[in-house]
Amino acid sequence: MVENTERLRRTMMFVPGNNPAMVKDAGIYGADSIMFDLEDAVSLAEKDAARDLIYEALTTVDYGDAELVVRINGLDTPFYENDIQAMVKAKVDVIRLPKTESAEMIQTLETLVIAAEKEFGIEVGTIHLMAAIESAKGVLNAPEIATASERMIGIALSAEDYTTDMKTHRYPDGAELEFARNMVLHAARAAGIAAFDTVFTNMDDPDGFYRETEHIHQLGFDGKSLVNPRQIEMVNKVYEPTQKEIATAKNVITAIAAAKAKGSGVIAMNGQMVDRPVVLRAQRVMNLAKASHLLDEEGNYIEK
Ligand SMILES: CC(=O)SCCNC(=O)CCNC(=O)[C@H](O)C(C)(C)COP(=O)(O)OP(=O)(O)OC[C@H]1O[C@@H](n2cnc3c(N)ncnc32)[C@H](O)[C@@H]1OP(=O)(O)O
Ligand SMILES: O=C([O-])CC(=O)C(=O)O
Ligand SMILES: [Mg+2]
Repeated sequence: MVENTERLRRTMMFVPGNNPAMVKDAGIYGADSIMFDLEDAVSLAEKDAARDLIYEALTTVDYGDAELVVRINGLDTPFYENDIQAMVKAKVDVIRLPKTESAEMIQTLETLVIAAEKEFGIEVGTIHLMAAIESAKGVLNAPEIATASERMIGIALSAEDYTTDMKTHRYPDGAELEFARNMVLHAARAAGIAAFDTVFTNMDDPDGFYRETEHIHQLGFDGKSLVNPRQIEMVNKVYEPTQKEIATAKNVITAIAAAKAKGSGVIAMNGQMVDRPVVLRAQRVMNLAKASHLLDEEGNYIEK
């Protein structure tokens, strides 16, 4: 497992790889991960120009702390080898493979990434990978995909292609996605990597977007793929811990540290047993609180 699997990835925003203005300004919206798209947002005629534009952006634009991801073209296209070469040379943080259906596809990608790392004098293992799962076959093979390489940082459900493959479409209650969401989530958790929910494409339905985000937050997803900057704040709001959750998390961390100093790993706090899983959840709450700018320098809650 790679060391950066624990970074916060609530928001992974698609940016069309053929749109110079969007590419240039993509860093100003505060997405945890910016995902430049060379695949379905780019027409066949623009594939080479988009690849050049993203190479240029990755090597010249300062995107701050955001994780930089590129969705390359699929392994059934004539474009993926050039995409991999260029993105490795640009030292992108993560390559996202679309329409992933098997561990072998990840191994094919990894072999090409290793060759490119060697060619461009980049330490082997630098570039991380993730897979988008977009078909019934991919969903059923999610566990082997998630563990196909030490470089994997996450897997994502891609519901537009998946519902097409399933001969259905997307409904407001999301019932058609429950099996796939649970498979992707369990495969990611079992592998110790991140799980991303799919895009929500109706920009005129913020209530539907909130409902879906609350649902996938409850299930346990790390975050969502997004198509628009307006969605970032809405996701962050759903993932933001409450003042009460932060206070409890702080008490748990303080109490367990005191207990450990006395040689014990389990204590009771307000009549509630506190052991390792509770402490891990408390640490995650504190990480989210920090990322949500809810803590001052001393770790106290900041009223917004
Ligand atoms: C099924 C799939 O494969 S999904 C993945 C592929 N699809 C994509 O990548 C699409 C990404 N999204 C978009 O192109 C756009 O958000 C659209 C077409 C959906 C909506 O576009 P608009 O109606 O113009 O969005 P909106 O009015 O909210 O834009 C506001 C600002 O954010 C910018 N913006 C919008 N979407 C994005 C984005 N994804 N990345 C970066 N900037 C963006 C706009 O350029 C605009 O900037 P400006 O104020 O400087 O002019
Ligand atoms: O990854 C996503 O959510 C977008 C996508 O390609 C799909 O839904 O097919
Ligand atoms: Mg797709």
